[in-house]
Amino acid sequence: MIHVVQAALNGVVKGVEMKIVLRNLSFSYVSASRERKIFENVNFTFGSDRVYSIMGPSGTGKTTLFKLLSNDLEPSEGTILFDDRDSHTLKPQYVRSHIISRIYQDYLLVPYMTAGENILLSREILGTKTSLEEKENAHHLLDLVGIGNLKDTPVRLLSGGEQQRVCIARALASQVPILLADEPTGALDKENTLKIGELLRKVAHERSITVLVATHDPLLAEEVDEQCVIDNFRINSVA
Ligand SMILES: Nc1ncnc2c1ncn2[C@@H]1O[C@H](COP(=O)(O)OP(=O)(O)OP(=O)(O)O)[C@@H](O)[C@H]1O
Repeated sequence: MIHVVQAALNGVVKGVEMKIVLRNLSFSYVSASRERKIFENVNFTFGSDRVYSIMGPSGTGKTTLFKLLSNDLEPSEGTILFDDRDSHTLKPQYVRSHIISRIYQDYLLVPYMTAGENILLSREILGTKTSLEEKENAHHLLDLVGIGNLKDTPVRLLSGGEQQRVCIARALASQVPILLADEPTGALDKENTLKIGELLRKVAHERSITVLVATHDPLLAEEVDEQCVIDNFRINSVA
């Protein structure tokens, strides 16, 4: 297992660390009929080389935080800095291709493509031919999340937990400094939850990246370096 981990992490640009600074961040959803406040004057820094859990009851704003960080939403007030760069001076496409990789709650896989093809898809969308090394790396990543034997299986034939692990492998394939994982173990059993927690920590430390994990799962939260909770429109570190 260890040599597989090492192989898959090889070739990854190390030292691409980047911290996330939320400065006086406020955000509300506003529609004609109502305003739904999510964040109010949040000041928080997520440092690199670390895995953070983002917890809080359903509807408190975990996914909203990830959408703000990905430039899918714009803060109502305040700023999000990637190191010292204001995220809103950056194009959303640039943020998604160079800064942030996401593991989505609803997977977003192409059902008729295989697990391996789904991992390489972003390269193909960009019209870039995938190298043999990238293909091997994709297979190593599938090994790493425990489904290497399913690399040639169309995703529509995989179980929920297997599809979830394809998403994790896909996110790990991109070499960016920030990884956002939304409920990455929601469909997994205890054993695989612990393995994914361990893997995320290993990746964060070996690549020096910043990993944020939105989760309701106390088991996964135990695996992270720092637990955070969204409460009363703020983000607080749990001592
Ligand atoms: N586009 C939108 N317009 C208005 N309200 C929205 C919109 N998207 C989300 N909300 C509301 O904002 C709140 C926060 O949603 P969000 O998805 O961030 O919560 P969450 O903490 O990730 O929840 P869960 O744990 O259930 O996934 C919820 O009350 C939700 O209904």
